[in-house]
Amino acid sequence: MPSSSTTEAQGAAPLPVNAAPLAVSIGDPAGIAPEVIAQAWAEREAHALAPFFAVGGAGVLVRAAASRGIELPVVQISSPAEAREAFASALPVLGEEDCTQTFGEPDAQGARLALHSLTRATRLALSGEAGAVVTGPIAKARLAEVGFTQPGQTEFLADACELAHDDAVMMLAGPSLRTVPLTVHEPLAVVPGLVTGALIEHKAHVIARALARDFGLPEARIAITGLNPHSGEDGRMGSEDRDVIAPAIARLAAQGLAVTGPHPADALFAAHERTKFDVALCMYHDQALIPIKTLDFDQGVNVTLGLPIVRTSPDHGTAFAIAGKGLASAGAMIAALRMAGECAQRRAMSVPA
Ligand SMILES: NC(=O)c1ccc[n+]([C@@H]2O[C@H](COP(=O)([O-])OP(=O)(O)OC[C@H]3O[C@@H](n4cnc5c(N)ncnc54)[C@H](O)[C@@H]3O)[C@@H](O)[C@H]2O)c1
Ligand SMILES: N[C@H](C(=O)O)[C@H](O)COP(=O)(O)O
Repeated sequence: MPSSSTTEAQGAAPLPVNAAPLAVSIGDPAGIAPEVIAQAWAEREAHALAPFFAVGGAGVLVRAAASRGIELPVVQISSPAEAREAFASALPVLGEEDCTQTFGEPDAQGARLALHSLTRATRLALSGEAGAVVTGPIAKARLAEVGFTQPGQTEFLADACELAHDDAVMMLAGPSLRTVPLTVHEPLAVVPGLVTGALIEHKAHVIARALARDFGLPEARIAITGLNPHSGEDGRMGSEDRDVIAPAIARLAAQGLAVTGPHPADALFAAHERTKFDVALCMYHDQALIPIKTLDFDQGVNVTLGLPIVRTSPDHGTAFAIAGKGLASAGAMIAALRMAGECAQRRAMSVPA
């Protein structure tokens, strides 16, 4: 179980009154994002959520809410500054961009609205008018059809922040576990060639800085997995663990980071092992995401480390098959909103007066 984290509310200081509201991008209108955003607003008091506003999609949100039996009051705002007052009685929506949607049937108009919403929400976070951006799930393939060129929203945010893609580090965080994929949306066949000492060291430093800044972990314990079964078994099952990963870990330790490994990934996520680290840096997407989506799917948050802005997302996707059927859990969206509010609070309170 990770030690202190922003999801622990003990003693959380009240949000500074001047904290900017959170900007929420509505994701693919045909997926479950609009309905779980609506559900989160309906449960805002129960979860002490910071004020947030949606960017576009007022009609999409109202119809998605209705599919769950929620009569969602929305109010158009002309600037994020109006969101705090409106939030108590309605979901604030900035911008009149909208579209019709057929649940489970993504289309180009919906993808264009999702991209507009993401783009404007990100700009508002960069300008400081929004305290964070919380992104609704998109379908990457659908957005690619309307000009989205990045592998995912993480890389989109890196570009928006004028950072290299490797500087924006994806972390999945839940009550049981935090994991980071070293390589992300890459075909498995190319992963061994991408596992380099330089990338391991770079991402380990981004992780250490971010956990200190945003999660109250000044000396985060970073467990680094092996690539091969049993971490290569001394080279008998692959050499990357011995020849690439272990030397990188030694260099990181010499630089003062609290790193261990290479750990055999099959045993690392057992309950008794999870108490020994704060975050696991894993070699590829599914090595990192399978354990956390198995343990914490309905509370998992995808948070991008290394950005000048706060960005979170629920750990799930568009779930087209269940959109509009009242079956989607809003837990991960609520967790993403809560974590964004807490991280934004830490940053707002750490800014020199
Ligand atoms: N945060 C994101 O933007 C994000 C995350 C993952 C996947 N995606 C995208 O979403 C699309 C579908 O991806 P996928 O099918 O691999 O993953 P998914 O998370 O959409 O669905 C996986 C399974 O979990 C179920 N599920 C998902 N969210 C749920 C919820 N809140 N409550 C109950 N059940 C839920 C789905 O019905 C499905 O059976 C793809 O285009 C993918 O790229 C986006
Ligand atoms: N890899 C993420 C997951 O499976 O949860 C998901 O694709 C979101 O990635 P972006 O936030 O980069 O779109």
